[in-house]
Amino acid sequence: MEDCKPQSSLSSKKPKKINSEGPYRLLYCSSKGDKAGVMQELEKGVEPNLGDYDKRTALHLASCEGCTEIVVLLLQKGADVNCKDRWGRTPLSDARSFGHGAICKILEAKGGIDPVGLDSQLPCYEIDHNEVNMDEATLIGEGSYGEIYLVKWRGTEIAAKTIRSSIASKPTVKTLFLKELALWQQLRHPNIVQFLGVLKHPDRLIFLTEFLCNGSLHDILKRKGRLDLQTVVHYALDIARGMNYLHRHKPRPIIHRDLTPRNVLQDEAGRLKVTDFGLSKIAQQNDLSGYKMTGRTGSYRYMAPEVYRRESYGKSIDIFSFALIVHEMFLGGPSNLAEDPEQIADKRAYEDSRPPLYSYLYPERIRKLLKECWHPNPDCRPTFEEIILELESIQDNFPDKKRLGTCSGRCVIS
Ligand SMILES: Nc1ncnc2c1ncn2[C@@H]1O[C@H](COP(=O)(O)OP(=O)(O)OP(=O)(O)O)[C@@H](O)[C@H]1O
Repeated sequence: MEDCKPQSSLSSKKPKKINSEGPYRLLYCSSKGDKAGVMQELEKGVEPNLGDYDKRTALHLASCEGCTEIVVLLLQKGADVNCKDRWGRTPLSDARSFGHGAICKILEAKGGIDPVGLDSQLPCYEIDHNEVNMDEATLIGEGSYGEIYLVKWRGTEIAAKTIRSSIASKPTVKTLFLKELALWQQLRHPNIVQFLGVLKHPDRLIFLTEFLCNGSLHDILKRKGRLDLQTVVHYALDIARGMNYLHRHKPRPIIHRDLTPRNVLQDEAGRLKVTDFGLSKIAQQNDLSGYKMTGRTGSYRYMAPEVYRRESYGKSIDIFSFALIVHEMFLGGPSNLAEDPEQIADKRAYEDSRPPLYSYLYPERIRKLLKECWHPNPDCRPTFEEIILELESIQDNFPDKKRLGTCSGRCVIS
């Protein structure tokens, strides 16, 4: 799912220091994008598949560093497109991890595979369509990809998400969807909506997840309005824990890309769970090739500035969206409902505009946390791990249960 800027968890795969002398100069020049140097070494007779201590070849390094010309040159000179390093990674694994789309295409065209990444995923678990009677399904919601129905499967109420035929009929889009779903099916966490499988249906794409009877956080805020501090912190911790699980996914972090109150659902025990991660990327990719998704404007409200400006981005775009969701929980809904969401995103991206943090509503530590989370510089935003620690510390300062009943959103926290 990761297709953006390099993530630190992978930087260990890059040799820290490459010997710039002797045959290893080929590796050094490849990692630096030094085409003349690479040519010289190959002309000297250095073997194009020479590997370092970790079996990292020149092609691994050029793919990892985004040196397209070097990749082309090395392939021309006989570099093995599927050479594996000590971790079983191929050049395509590296190009994908570091978000070099053009290089991925070149490697794929030469038969490159990614044994540790997308290519390694098991196909989606398929559920026979006779097991779910779609004729008796109850419509519970509609999103940009299709409708959501409440259905029964093996005696249990579950949710069936139908993907519009305008999307599912495009083979490439369908393949992308199935890849995302195959990744989702590997995930297990109390704060992540459980994926159950894909309905084996001759001409429709329908997938099944657990059913969360309290609906989305968007619905909850509409029903309840402002939430008190304890509830906000409790909900924020649920979301942060689910998101931290996604961001710490191995071998690559999973970026949600569309974290909004509509994509956070609540079960009957009151626990919040995150859903629909990664699927928005499919919408974005198809927008680029002329395919227009409908109804996506709501997400502008939670969009990180760097995404709006179409810059490279990383996990911290989800931290930005998280801050806006937490902000909304104190307010009972978005602060600027009357304003066009795209204009809001524009002002956030180009004028550093942020929603107001009234001192009578937002305790000081929450104000500080939100400011950090929606910091204009993505590198200055905290991680979900740090956010969880801060929220737990805020929670530790709550009055005991006896006093909790009388405590309003203006609970004092240091
Ligand atoms: N697993 C589920 N259990 C219960 N209700 C659900 C479930 N999934 C979705 N819903 C309900 O259906 C609504 C529509 O969901 P859906 O995920 O299709 O669209 P969305 O999140 O509103 O928009 P988008 O598709 O753009 O992300 C949700 O807001 C929620 O109320």
